[in-house]
Amino acid sequence: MKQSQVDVVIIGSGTAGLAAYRGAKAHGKSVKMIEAGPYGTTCARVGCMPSKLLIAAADSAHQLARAPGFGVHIDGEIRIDGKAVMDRLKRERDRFVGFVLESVDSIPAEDRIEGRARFVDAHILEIDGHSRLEAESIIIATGSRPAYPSEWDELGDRLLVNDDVFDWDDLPESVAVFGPGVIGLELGQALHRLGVKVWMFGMGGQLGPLTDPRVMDYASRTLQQEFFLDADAKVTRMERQGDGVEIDFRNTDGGTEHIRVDYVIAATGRRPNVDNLGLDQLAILLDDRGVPEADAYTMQTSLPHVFVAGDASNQLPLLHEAADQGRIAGYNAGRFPDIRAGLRRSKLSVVFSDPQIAMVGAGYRELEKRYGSCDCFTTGEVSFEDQGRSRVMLRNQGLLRVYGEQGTGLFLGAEMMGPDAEHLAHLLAWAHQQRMTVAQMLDMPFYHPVIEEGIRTALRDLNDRLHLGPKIVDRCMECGVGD
Ligand SMILES: Cc1cc2nc3c(=O)[nH]c(=O)nc-3n(C[C@H](O)[C@H](O)[C@H](O)COP(=O)(O)OP(=O)(O)OC[C@H]3O[C@@H](n4cnc5c(N)ncnc54)[C@H](O)[C@@H]3O)c2cc1C
Ligand SMILES: NC(=O)c1ccc[n+]([C@@H]2O[C@H](COP(=O)([O-])OP(=O)(O)OC[C@H]3O[C@@H](n4cnc5c(N)ncnc54)[C@H](O)[C@@H]3O)[C@@H](O)[C@H]2O)c1
Repeated sequence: MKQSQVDVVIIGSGTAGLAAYRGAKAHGKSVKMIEAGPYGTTCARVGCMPSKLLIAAADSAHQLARAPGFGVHIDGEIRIDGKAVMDRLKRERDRFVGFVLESVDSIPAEDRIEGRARFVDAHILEIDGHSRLEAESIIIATGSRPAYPSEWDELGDRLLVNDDVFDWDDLPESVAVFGPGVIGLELGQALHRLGVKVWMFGMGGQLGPLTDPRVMDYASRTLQQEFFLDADAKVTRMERQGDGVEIDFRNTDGGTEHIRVDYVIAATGRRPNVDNLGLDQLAILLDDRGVPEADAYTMQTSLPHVFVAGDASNQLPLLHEAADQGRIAGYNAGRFPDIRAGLRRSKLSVVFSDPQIAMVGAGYRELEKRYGSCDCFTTGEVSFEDQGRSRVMLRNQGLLRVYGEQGTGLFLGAEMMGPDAEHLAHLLAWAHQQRMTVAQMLDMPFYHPVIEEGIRTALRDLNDRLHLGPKIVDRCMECGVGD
């Protein structure tokens, strides 16, 4: 067994691991990064990038399909070439992965170890039984993996997770997507728009990351106009039959329906990769999912020299969070024991459905928990159905709800489904991080006619409900038509 000593060990070379490596190196420490799988990161290989490439193809098909609404007609059939769609996806995905591989290659070979790491004790890691590394500080940046009920394995190769979808050479005819969460909504809607017959089944009524019941209800109804979606489905049978899967379920009218699909896609959530690390060997505090508890500002666990970052921390499994957490963990492991609090930004998440869904700052459920029943926060809203620019572009579907604190007028957060929600959410997140009040946000410039004018309407409504501003004047003409 090869034995060696090092200042910092990072387990995992994903987005968090790579950021941690740079952070620790900045302190001049000896650092080793261990990787059990292929290099290239989840985001580039099987996450953010290939999913957005699939969505881009679906958007393009959808633009063509709605052109007649403007009086623009395509005389002839819109044909989707599944092989070409998947070919572009894989080519572009490989390009993105290539950029990451170049970055990994720039790390000296002696700093990289290939193999699966496991704790032997609080300072020693064993890698695939071939080497042991003793480290002063350790960063767990092992990411997450899809989680689904184990009995679904009986479906064999007809059961897929997101990784498998991005390996297709062609599009299938039909799929059942289980889990209308972020991954399920993005993949399911994109496949539907690319001509795949899609059924989507959820549990308990949850849709995407939303917590505001009004936005969740709006989003459900909007998506149901496009494909079968039951966020609280009753599936009574699911069995593999030949090259497909047969499913019986209660439809929304209460009757039993029978379908046969080519594949079942499990998008029922992800599980942090911390269960096979030998954490039981350590006196480390774990939460009820077995994830090490960690300070959100330092990423330090209850074992002072052990840090956790990225999806493994289960704090907010998003790319920019993985990068931030990795950087913080890396700096702190590098300067251990003299650690520092790092920057944690306002919460921001976007689902690339159409209309997009987004969350900013504190969500509705979080605010209800934080403020209880003291009526200390209130809500303003705007519907995009009559919003000027959205109607111009035939994209007038959506609901934005903004939250503010009574008394101070502080902007607390927002949940939305709407056109260009990715951009609206960024504006709101910047305001949130600047700790702006609703009045200060209303002092900012708004052009005309733009979708952002919807934000102004929602903020005016909120200001009125906070008793800090006048009522909204109907069809406020000084703001431009369709504010
Ligand atoms: C389909 C999909 C779409 C997504 N889209 C978006 C999006 O649009 N925007 C967004 O912000 N986020 C998105 N995400 C989330 C984002 O991809 C993740 O939050 C991010 O990639 C997590 O990075 P990470 O470094 O924590 O994990 P990873 O990149 O997964 O890295 C972890 C690494 O650790 C290695 N590892 C695990 N265990 C061990 C071990 N014992 N020893 C050694 N190595 C080990 C793994 O092989 C892996 O390489 C998406 C995710 C998915 C699945
Ligand atoms: N655009 C983005 O930023 C983006 C895109 C994809 C993924 N992600 C990240 O990846 C994480 C994981 O995404 P995800 O969609 O796998 O998880 P999720 O937690 O968002 O959604 C899982 C969904 O599955 C449902 N579910 C659970 N068990 C079920 C069952 N047996 N049958 C039917 N439904 C069931 C849940 O109710 C929930 O709606 C997200 O939280 C997000 O942080 C981000």
